[in-house]
Amino acid sequence: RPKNFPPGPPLVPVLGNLLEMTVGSPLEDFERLRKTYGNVYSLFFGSRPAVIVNGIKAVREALVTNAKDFAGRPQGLLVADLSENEGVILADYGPRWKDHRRFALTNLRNFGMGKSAMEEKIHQEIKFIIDTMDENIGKTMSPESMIYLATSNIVCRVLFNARYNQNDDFINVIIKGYSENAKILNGLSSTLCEAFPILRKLPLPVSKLFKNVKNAENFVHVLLAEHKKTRVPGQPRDFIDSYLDEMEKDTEKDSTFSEDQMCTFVLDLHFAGTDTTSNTMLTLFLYLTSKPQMQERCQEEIDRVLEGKDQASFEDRHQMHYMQAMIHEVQRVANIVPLNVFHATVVDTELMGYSIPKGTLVIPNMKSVLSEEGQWKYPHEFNPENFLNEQGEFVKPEAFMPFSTGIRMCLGEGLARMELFLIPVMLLRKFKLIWPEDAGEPDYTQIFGGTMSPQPYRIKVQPRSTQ
Ligand code: HEM
Repeated sequence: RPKNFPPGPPLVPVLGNLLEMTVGSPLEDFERLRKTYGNVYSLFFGSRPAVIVNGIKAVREALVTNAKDFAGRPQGLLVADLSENEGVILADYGPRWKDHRRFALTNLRNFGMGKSAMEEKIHQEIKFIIDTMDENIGKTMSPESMIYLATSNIVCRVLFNARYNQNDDFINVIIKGYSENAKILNGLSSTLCEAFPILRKLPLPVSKLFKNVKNAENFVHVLLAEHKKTRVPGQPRDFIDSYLDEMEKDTEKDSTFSEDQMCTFVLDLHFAGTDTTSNTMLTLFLYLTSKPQMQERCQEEIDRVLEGKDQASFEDRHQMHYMQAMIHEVQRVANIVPLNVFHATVVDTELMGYSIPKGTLVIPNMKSVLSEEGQWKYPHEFNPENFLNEQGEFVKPEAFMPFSTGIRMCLGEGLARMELFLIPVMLLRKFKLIWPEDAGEPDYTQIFGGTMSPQPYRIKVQPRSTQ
């Protein structure tokens, strides 16, 4: 280890600390190592050093106090090579990332984020969910594809001014490609390829990763061609039109806007906005269904606040303290992006007294904050009281950071929060969700991945008698 680098377990030649890690589920390992080496420690994946950052104090020092120093993304990793430093999620700190982050935030707002226009888009998708649930009254159903489709469509309406059905090519090409890539990236062959990039040349499953990305990009190129034919410059219908306007405006030689860049960019936004929100929502429905008393308490509140209204608005959340607490507690325990998106240092810097050289991979361990002792009333159990004060009012502790913090924090938080409120409120108002008698005990353990997901489960749907 370099001088004054964070401590860590002894290194094994060639492998570094790879033997310390459980492939496909390293979270327990990270916690075990934190107990031995403290909140900032290091691990070597083969010869690549990584600094693991734990607990609110260290995470804030890295991502907020020294935000710029830690705002890079690691280069040379498999996932980074998949997007070729294009798009926004994995783009390294620099003009391309800045321009596209600014563009994304401005256009998400222009197309409704935080406003009633976005609420309307969400309500339109809720109608489709309600139709599917109506068709399944009295039966048991898996909510997975229904929720995934809805969250995907909400983002698609903003990006492409379109929505898709379960059997459309969009779903087959893009969503199946994502889920296949997620499985491959969690597997042994990817871990080995990260540590020993030379292995990428072998015919391992990782070659499929690049093929899936290419297929998705080709699909967006088709959408782009259609948009070019039908658009009216200066009157954007969606993100693609806006992007084309921006390209026409920004004709400078060093402009960071280009058609190839746009494909990765919209796919980034679609992926980031769909996988995270749908897995959070699925975890929420798992808890609501398997904890009927909590479900009923939410329903009483919803009925009281929405009395006489056709539909909920995002503003109603201020009167739904328990519902808010339930949603936030689910986000806390679901820990949907467990290792954040990996960061990297862009200069030689320091963290909690240690020296971290430029270009070091930095992994903020979000679970260490979301269940940090001293930050929560009940750090290790599911309990909405974590978000309620003595008067039963909703409060958000500082350690609640599922969207991360600092200059790279999630740019879709506003949209995600609207979806996570409006969809469950509207469904709980109309339906009672029942844990099927023959389903056994609910399993709350999660499936590890870049995005965590709940174990598959089924629910039984009944119309509410009060409606
Ligand atoms: C419950 C839902 C969501 C969760 C938990 C979540 C969480 C996160 C986290 C932890 C990061 C990494 C931040 C960092 O690197 O420090 C992130 C980044 C990002 N998220 Fe989200 N996200 C959610 C929904 C969304 C939505 C709906 C969108 C957009 C439509 C979105 C777009 C992005 C983008 C583009 C980035 C990359 C930002 C950058 O690198 O500058 N996310 N998100």
